[in-house]
Amino acid sequence: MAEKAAAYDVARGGWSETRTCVVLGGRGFIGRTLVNRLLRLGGWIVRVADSSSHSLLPDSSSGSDSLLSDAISSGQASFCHVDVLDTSQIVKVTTGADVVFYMEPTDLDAHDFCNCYMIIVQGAKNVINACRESKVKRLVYNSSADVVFDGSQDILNGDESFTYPGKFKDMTVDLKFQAEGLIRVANNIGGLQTCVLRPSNVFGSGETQFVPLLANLSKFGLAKFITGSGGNMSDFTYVENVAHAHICAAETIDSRVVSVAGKAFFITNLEPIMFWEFISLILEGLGYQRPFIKVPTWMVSYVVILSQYIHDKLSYRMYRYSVSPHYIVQLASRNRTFDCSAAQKHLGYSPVVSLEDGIKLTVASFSHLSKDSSFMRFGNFDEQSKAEKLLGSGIDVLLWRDERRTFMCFLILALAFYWFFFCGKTFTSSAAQLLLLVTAILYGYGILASDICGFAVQNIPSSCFEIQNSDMKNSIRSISYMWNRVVCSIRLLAKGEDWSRFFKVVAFLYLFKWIVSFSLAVLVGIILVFAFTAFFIYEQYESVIEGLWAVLLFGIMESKGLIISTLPESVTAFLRNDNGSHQEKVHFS
Ligand SMILES: NC(=O)c1ccc[n+]([C@@H]2O[C@H](COP(=O)([O-])OP(=O)(O)OC[C@H]3O[C@@H](n4cnc5c(N)ncnc54)[C@H](O)[C@@H]3O)[C@@H](O)[C@H]2O)c1
Repeated sequence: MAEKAAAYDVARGGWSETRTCVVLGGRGFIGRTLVNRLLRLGGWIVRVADSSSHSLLPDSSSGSDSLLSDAISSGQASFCHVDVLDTSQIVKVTTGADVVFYMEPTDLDAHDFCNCYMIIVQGAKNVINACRESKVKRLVYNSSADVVFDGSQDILNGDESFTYPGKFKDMTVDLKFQAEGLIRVANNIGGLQTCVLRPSNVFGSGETQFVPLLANLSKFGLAKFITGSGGNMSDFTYVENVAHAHICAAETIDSRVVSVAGKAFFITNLEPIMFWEFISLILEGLGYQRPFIKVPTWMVSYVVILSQYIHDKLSYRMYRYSVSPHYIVQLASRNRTFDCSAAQKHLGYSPVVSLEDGIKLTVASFSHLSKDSSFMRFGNFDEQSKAEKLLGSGIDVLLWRDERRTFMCFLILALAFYWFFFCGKTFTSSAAQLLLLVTAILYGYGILASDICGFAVQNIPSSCFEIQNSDMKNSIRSISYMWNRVVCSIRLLAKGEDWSRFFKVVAFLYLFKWIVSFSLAVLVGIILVFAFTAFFIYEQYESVIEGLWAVLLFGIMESKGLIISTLPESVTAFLRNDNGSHQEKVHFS
């Protein structure tokens, strides 16, 4: 492949020839966007270097990948299989390049310290050494705004003078901070000039963690919750703007007009927004409900601790998130905005895609994760509530629809409860005395005159004591309905697939065992109070209760690594970045 030499023309403030660059991690989320931007801009020979050739197959249908395929065919781009742990491979791909853009993976297993250290810190050392060996002049490293945020305090309009937190709570952020330090210290040694970019909360098409996680949370009913007050501000950056910032950095790093080399720059969309407003816009775009229930941050933290405890107790393998859930909780509840003026001034950066357009493009690209049913999207208020469905027909007295009737029923049952359990008599004698009392009252009522002091006394119709055929049928139908539900539940449990049901049954049986261990009176008393309150409360706060249950279930499922199995196969493969051995490796030539 013929690659022209390049030189930066200080007088013209631009490049005189076509330049050659290497995008290390060029098949990842940010790397892929950068590659496409470079190809669209022209004037660049792009070497895509990655340990994966993911989606680089010739039949790839996406527009961006066809751009790359065409560029590979025309010689404007090439692909090289590179592992950053092997310096010789990096040397091979970087030899003769003007600029190296480096982005390491985000989908590292945060529980595997050794692998994280090797990829992030050792990888950065290898890239620096390789750049020196191959005489590369410019290295632009994609860091993250996370390296100045430890979750313990708000950052409002933080600039590059913002001091690093003393201690990181997240291991991968800590390692990233170390890698960033190595890259900056490597500046001006052996002719290499370096620059670090710190984008904040990158989002966009092809992102593998944030939006898929949001969609998953929504499926579990968890996206109804706002952590904290919901008023915290955050900076987000559309991925195309991050790619643009990289090119700005590459073009100014050795211009000697301004001091860029060895520096770090915050990159944002320059449009701070309330964190939860951003989440709401994404969720709404995907057809899900906006979060609306505010939960104190401490409570969410406890739920996270609980889910992690369950994970540790059961020794389950966690689904891989590169940052810890605690870190995400802090991110979601704290202010985190950055002053991007240094990047504007020294790199000449300004966003090329607005936040609004970025959100629209992101939502459109994740349409496969959207909630498809229009009924689910807008809610059907005529539908029976879950409590109603649970009780079946004829038991709506427990839902307090007719308050007078429900209150009368409750009063009669409460008196009966007192009569049978707290009058100091045996059950048989209580029953006999109750029958005697009822007979005496009825008899007395029967002999009353039809008119007492002007008040008409109505006869009790004999039908009052008869059981209607229809009532009998309804009762038997209700019993058979409940019985069939129990059988159906047992059948589903036996399949071993429905974890939610399993945990509900276990919780119920455990509670039952615990209550029975006291006394029958306590059990009956609790059932009575429970029956007249629980269904009513459940119906009123169905979404909140379901959501809280989902929080717990999500933790348990996450611990079991089951969440990923709820997504379509194409998405799970994408999330796992499971490139599969079947994929052909394309080698740099
Ligand atoms: N995604 C975000 O929201 C975000 C935000 C700010 C900063 N960042 C940072 O940007 C960088 C890139 O993020 P991303 O989301 O594009 O990551 P990514 O995981 O999508 O892409 C990384 C690429 O590196 C490749 N890779 C993995 N192991 C490799 C190895 N041993 N050798 C060579 N290549 C290897 C992967 O195949 C992948 O294509 C990361 O450093 C990340 O911390 C990401």
